Parts: sequence; structure tokens; C-alpha cells
Amino acid sequence: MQGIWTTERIREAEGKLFAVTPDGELMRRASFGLATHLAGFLAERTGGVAGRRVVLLVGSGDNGGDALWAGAFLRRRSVAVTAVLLKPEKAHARGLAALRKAGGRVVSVEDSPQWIDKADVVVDGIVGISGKGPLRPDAAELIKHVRAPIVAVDLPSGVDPDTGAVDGPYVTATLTVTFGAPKPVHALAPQQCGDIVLVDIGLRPELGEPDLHRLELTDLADLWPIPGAGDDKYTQGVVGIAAGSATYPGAAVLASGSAVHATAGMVRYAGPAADVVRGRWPEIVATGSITDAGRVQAWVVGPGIGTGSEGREVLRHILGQGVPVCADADATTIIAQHPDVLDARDPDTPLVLTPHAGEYERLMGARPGADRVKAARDAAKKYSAVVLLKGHCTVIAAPDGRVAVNTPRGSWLATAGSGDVLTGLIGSLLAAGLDPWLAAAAGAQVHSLAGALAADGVPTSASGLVDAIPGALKLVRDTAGDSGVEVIELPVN
Ligand SMILES: NC(=O)C1=CN([C@@H]2O[C@H](COP(=O)(O)OP(=O)(O)OC[C@H]3O[C@@H](n4cnc5c(N)ncnc54)[C@H](OP(=O)(O)O)[C@@H]3O)[C@@H](O)[C@H]2O)[C@@H](O)CC1
Ligand SMILES: [K+]
Repeated sequence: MQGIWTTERIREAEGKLFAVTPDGELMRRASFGLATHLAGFLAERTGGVAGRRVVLLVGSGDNGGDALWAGAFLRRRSVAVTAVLLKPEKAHARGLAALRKAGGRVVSVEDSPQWIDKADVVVDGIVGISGKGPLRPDAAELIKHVRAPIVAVDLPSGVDPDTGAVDGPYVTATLTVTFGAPKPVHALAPQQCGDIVLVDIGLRPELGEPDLHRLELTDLADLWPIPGAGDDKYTQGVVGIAAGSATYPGAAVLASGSAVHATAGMVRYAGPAADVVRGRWPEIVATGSITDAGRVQAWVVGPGIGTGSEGREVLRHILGQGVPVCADADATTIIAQHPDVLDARDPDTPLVLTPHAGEYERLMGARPGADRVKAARDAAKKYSAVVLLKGHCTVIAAPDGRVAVNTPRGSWLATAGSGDVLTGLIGSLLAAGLDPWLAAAAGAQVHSLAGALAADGVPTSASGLVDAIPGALKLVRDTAGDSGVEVIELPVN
């Protein structure tokens, strides 16, 4: 699992490391790594390094210092380096002296457009982890005219380092070179960061437990249930699906199909769309009523069940079964409007809620706001449930404070019925006995992998997502070295 640390934790760790490291050493490590990646970027983009033109946008702190020192290192490789000082009186003094000594040019904001126009790469050293709010007007004006690709130092300026939120002008980078450890912005603002590389400056031993987590493909491969020699359809977990209606059977078909593909366990369906579900997925045991559904190890409830009294009774019945529940869509709205349905639940029974921003508002009385990690944590605590907050980046919080972030590849999941597919995946993993936080995080990640595979550069549908689940799981297992098949590069946009 990849760890992610908030800027407060990064600063604490940096403080400890500073105390035992020679003066300037950390910035030297950071800026040397930055220069190396800049040279690689130039070579890849322009076919060479010497004689290429790099413009540094330099703010008033150490982020600008990193840029200036990297500029000095690039001069050794005969790169033409021009630094634009946004606040000359506050520019990092030693970095500036080093760049000047190495033959770098230093220009004012007013004189900078002619250099920016001719740049092969522009380096964003405007602001780093001490950044607050959007780009200020002078920097925003410069960024507006940049045509060259931008490499961000540590993070794209104008994007909040801890929430990834933007509230005005910001930098959109092609590459972000970060130092020491990933910060929340890197997981929560992928569109602004572009590709991300990490330069090791020796911080890791000082960091302690991460604040946020990101599942890696190897984690998925380790935790995804695969039948063993002694398994049968029951031992791998039976998931029950209560979704859809006679008029709108789509949600039932999608959630059920997703569960069929997710694991080798059995799927039961209970509800008014039984005939349609049986017709589409003959392997499903379908019945018209929740009360004669048979035994399951976890329930999926909500998509398309309506928010009236019938839906309410279905939800109440399921919450009282003493097995893990993934409550989605209409079930979320019912819980928000009739919180007493939760009285049917034994508080120790795992519950996963999967709200989008509107459903979150119903549950919590306010929109998630800029700090989506805090928003998910608050809801998880309030409902003693795992809360998967949907958005471009999905945030998954457990009541004990653990948070995972799923950073998708592209925006292909924004399609009707996509949530029904996700809930089917999570339900299957709950039935297989996974920790509910891991089940939700793993479900979200395979969901987005399936999205990227299904889309392959063009929009996809929820049915396409269901069909792509086996391919996504194969990719996961192949990546973990199970079959020795080479890893495929996924399309990003
Ligand atoms: N510490 C270490 O060990 C290492 C640190 N390293 C590097 O240092 C970076 C952190 O440096 P830092 O703390 O000096 O602050 P930094 O982010 O450059 O901001 C400077 C000033 O900018 C201002 N400002 C704020 N918001 C703004 C905005 N929206 N738009 C414009 N300006 C804005 C605000 O000053 P103000 O103008 O408000 O007085 C703020 O104080 C870190 O990201 C990494 O790159 C590496 O070298 C590795 C070792
Ligand atoms: K920056």
C-alpha cells in the first residue's frame, strides 16, 4: 500500500531530518533530483538537453529555492536557464547566487514574456507545501501565457497541498517532481499534477504511519479472493442483491452482473426484477421477495429500490440480518430521511455507504466541501460505517480513521449505472469476508481499472464496465506476476 502524508506530518519529519543533516543538504538532494528529471523530460520532449531553454518561475520560499538550484545544475549541462523572480526581494538567496554563478539569466516579471514564449519547458517553483489559496494575480497572468509544458516543483502551485482543491487560478503540470513522500494533492488532484515522480531525500524513516493510503495493484492481487482447491460456490461467499424495480430493472441487472464477474462466489437476487435478472444472468438464483432470498454472507441494497415505504422495509429487513451490507443510492437517501431504519442494525455489523456529493449532503446536512478526506471521515464516524465518497477521486474512510484514496485513470466512470457496478463489486468482496474498508477501496480501484479498459479512449457504458471486470482482474493478477504476462500500459485519457 502506498502511504500519503499531510503537509503537517511532512514538516514534522523534515524538522527531525534537518536537525541531523548538514545545512542545505536536503535542498541539494531535492534540487539535484529535480534537475535530473528535468533533463530527462527535456531529452524526451526535444531529443536533447544541451542548448534547450528552461524558464524558472520563482516564488518567495524554498520551492523557488529548489527551482533555482535545479537551474544551476542544468547549466552544467549547457541548458539555457532563465529565472523569473516573482518577489525578487524574497527569492532564495543562495539558490539565486548559485544560478547566477553558473551563468543563468535572471529577469523581472515585466521582461519575462519573451523568454517564456521561447521556452522548451517552464518550471513552476512558485509555491510548494506552504501554499495557500489560488495563484496570486502576477503568477496567474504569467501562467496564462505559457505554451510550453510545465514541470511542477513538489506540487502544482495554486492547488491546495492537503485537499487538492482549487479555488481560482492554478498550474496544470505535465510532470510533478515531488520530494520525500507523496502528499494528499498528488492523490486528490491528478489532473493538475500530470505524471508524478518522487525524489528520495531520506525522509521516509522520520514519517511514521501514513495519513492516507492508496492501494497498489500488488495489494489488489493479494487481497482479491481467488478460489482454492477446497472451495465451492458457498465457501467463497454468497452475495445478495436487492436492487431495481419491475419498471426499472437496469440497476438490478448491472449490480448483479458486476457481482457475478467479481468473484467465483454465488449471487442471489431478491426483488421485483427477478425475471429480467434471471434472463440476463442464468447463474443467479433469483426470487421475487427479500424474505425468501436464502442465506447470504453480505447484502447489496439500494440501487433503484425507490425511497418509499417498500424500499424502507427492504432496507430495514436487510440491516437486521447480521451480515455486512453495502447500502447504495436509494438506500442512502432512505437512511438520511429515516435514520431510525438503522435501529435494525447491530452496530457491530459492517456497513458500507457509497454517497455522491448530493447524497452526502442528505446524510450530513452539508456538501462535502473542499476537504473531502475530512468530509468522508466525519460521515464514517457519524454512521459507524465505511463511507466511500464518490467524486473524480474516490475517498474511502473507515470509522477508525483509516482513509484510502482511489485516483482514477481518466473520467470514464462518469456514466449512468456506473455506481450500480461499483456496489456489486463491493458486495462480493464483503461476502468473501474482506475487511469492509479494504472491500470498498479494492472495489473502487477495480471499478476504475475496468473503466479505463472498457473506454480505451472513447466513452463507455455501465454494461461495458461490467464486461471489462474480468479483464481488470486479469490485469491485476498478471501485474502481480501470477502468470508472468507482461503488464499492459493503460490508456489515461
Ligand atoms: N523543508 C525541507 O526540508 C525541504 C523543502 N523543500 C521545498 O520547500 C518547499 C516549501 O518551502 P517553504 O516552506 O519555504 O514555502 P513555499 O511553499 O515555497 O511557499 C513560500 C511562500 O509563498 C507564499 N505563498 C503562499 N501561498 C501562495 C500562493 N497561493 N501564491 C503565491 N505565493 C504564495 C507565502 O509567502 P507570503 O508571500 O505569503 O509571505 C509562502 O510562505 C517544499 O514544497 C519543497 O519544494 C525541498 O527543498 C526539500 C527539503
Ligand atoms: K510548485
